[in-house]
Parts: sequence; structure tokens; C-alpha cells
Amino acid sequence: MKLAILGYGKMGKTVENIATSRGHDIVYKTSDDIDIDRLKQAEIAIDFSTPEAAYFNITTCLENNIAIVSGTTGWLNRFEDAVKLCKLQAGKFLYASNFSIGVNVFFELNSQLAKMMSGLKEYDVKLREVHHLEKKDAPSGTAISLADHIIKETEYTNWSYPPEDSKNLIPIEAERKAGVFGFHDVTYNSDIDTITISHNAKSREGFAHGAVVAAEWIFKQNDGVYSMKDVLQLNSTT
Ligand SMILES: NC(=O)C1=CN([C@@H]2O[C@H](COP(=O)(O)OP(=O)(O)OC[C@H]3O[C@@H](n4cnc5c(N)ncnc54)[C@H](OP(=O)(O)O)[C@@H]3O)[C@@H](O)[C@H]2O)C=CC1
Ligand SMILES: O=C(O)C1=N[C@H](C(=O)O)C[C@H](O)C1
Repeated sequence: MKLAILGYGKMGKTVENIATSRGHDIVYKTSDDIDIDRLKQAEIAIDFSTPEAAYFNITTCLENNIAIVSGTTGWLNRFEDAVKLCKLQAGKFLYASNFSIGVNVFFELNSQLAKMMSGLKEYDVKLREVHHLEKKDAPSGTAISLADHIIKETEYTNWSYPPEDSKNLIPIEAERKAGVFGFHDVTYNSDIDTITISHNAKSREGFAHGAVVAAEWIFKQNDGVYSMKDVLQLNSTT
């Protein structure tokens, strides 16, 4: 594929390595506003930019008939607008708060655990995420996805960050620590015991590999709005 990389930072560079090793051509990469003529040389774009830039990057791709895969977090208040534009343009758009296979398995586990815990009122749930010091947004997109999946299966109505003491809200704690690529845990606590599930990323490779696999996958699909669930087809009951 002829690939554009929008956001040539830590993730953009990792995507470049993996995409090149899988035989793709990087025809355009930028850490700045898009040059549309150069973007149009690509068949598909992968965006790992900033919360401020992502919506513009995604919509620019859709308006120019370039399939777009985005992993940028912290811009989701505009997600539905991007979906509408994708449908209007008959484009291809895939977003994931986390592209790693392990986290997508963890998402399934989290949903199944939430379903099991939903009737057990003696337990309270809490989420925690730890990331490197350069991360711009908090809480992480992955933590928000985990919270949204729990809300679907339980009577919690929303999440809180910074954590609030409320029965209806899932508290999310965020910590910033040098060298952490991405750690998430979900804990159910009662007076009797504690249940915790966690995921720890050992590098950025899993995120970048998942994004390139998602780009290869969407390249072959008809127009539409897709997620990693569509790409991975994980065998789950949720
Ligand atoms: N979904 C997933 O699996 C993952 C998602 N992420 C998310 O991806 C995003 C990027 O993460 P990371 O690579 O670590 O961050 P970096 O800060 O290392 O990279 C972001 C890059 O975007 C550049 N940038 C700034 N403005 C624009 C613009 N208008 N268009 C294109 N690029 C621009 C920045 O340039 P400059 O430095 O000059 O400002 C920088 O090079 C974050 O939102 C992060 O949460 C990260 C890992 C996995
Ligand atoms: O900024 C990061 O590094 C990461 N961001 C994503 C998020 O916000 O969930 C995914 C991963 O945890 C790494």
C-alpha cells in the first residue's frame, strides 16, 4: 500500500518501521498541517498525531477520498461528526483507542467480567492507567473504552476523572511515570476480597503492528466505519 503517516512522533516512527518491514511504501509523512497534494499520493493514511490535530486530519482524508486509520486519543467529543462525514463521503474510517491485540483481548475479558459482576452489589469497580511522562491526555483513551464497556454491562452511568466518590460513576486514576508504554487495570473491591485484571504493554510495537494490520484490512473493505473488533473477529460472547 502507499501509506501516509500523519503524526511522525513516537508512534508514527514505530508505524513506519513496521509498515516498511511489511512491504508498504511511505509516500508522505508529516508532523504538521497536511499538504493535500502530497496526501493524495497515498492510498491510505495512519494518524497518530495530537488531540488538537486528529479531527482535522481525519476529515481532510475523508474529504479527499483517502482511507484513514486513527489511533489518536483525546478528541472523541467529535467522533460522531467524523462518522457522519465518513458516511456522507462514502469513505473508509477506522478508529481504535488501542490497536494492540492483547488490549483487544483484555477489552473482551473486561466486558465479560463486568457482565458477571453486574449483579454483585457488594463490589465497587475502579480503573487505573499508567503512562509515560510525555502523554498529553488523561485519562487514556483505553481507560475510557474500558469504562464505556463496563457501563454497557452494569448500572454505572458514567466515569469520573479525577476520581469522584459516587456509586454511579466509575473512578479512573491516571499516573504518569517515566518509561511506561501503557498499563491498565480494572479492580473490583469488596469488604471480603479484590479481583483485578490488568494489561501491560512492553513496547509500542503491539500498537503500531495493530494499526498497520488494521490499515491492510480496511484497504480491502467496502466503505464504512470500522473498529478493531471488525478486524480481529475475536471469538467472544459479548
Ligand atoms: N490507539 C493506540 O493504540 C495508541 C494511541 N496512541 C495515541 O497516539 C497519539 C500520538 O502518540 P505519540 O506518538 O506517543 O505522541 P508524539 O507526541 O510522540 O507524536 C505526535 C506527533 O504529532 C505531531 N503533530 C502535531 N501537530 C500535528 C498535525 N497538525 N498533524 C500531524 N501531526 C502533528 C507532533 O509534532 P510536534 O512534536 O512537532 O508537535 C508529534 O510528532 C496520542 O494521542 C496517543 O494517545 C499512542 C499509542 C497507541
Ligand atoms: O499515549 C500513549 O502512549 C498511549 N495512548 C493510548 C491511550 O490513550 O489509551 C494507547 C496506549 O495506552 C498508549
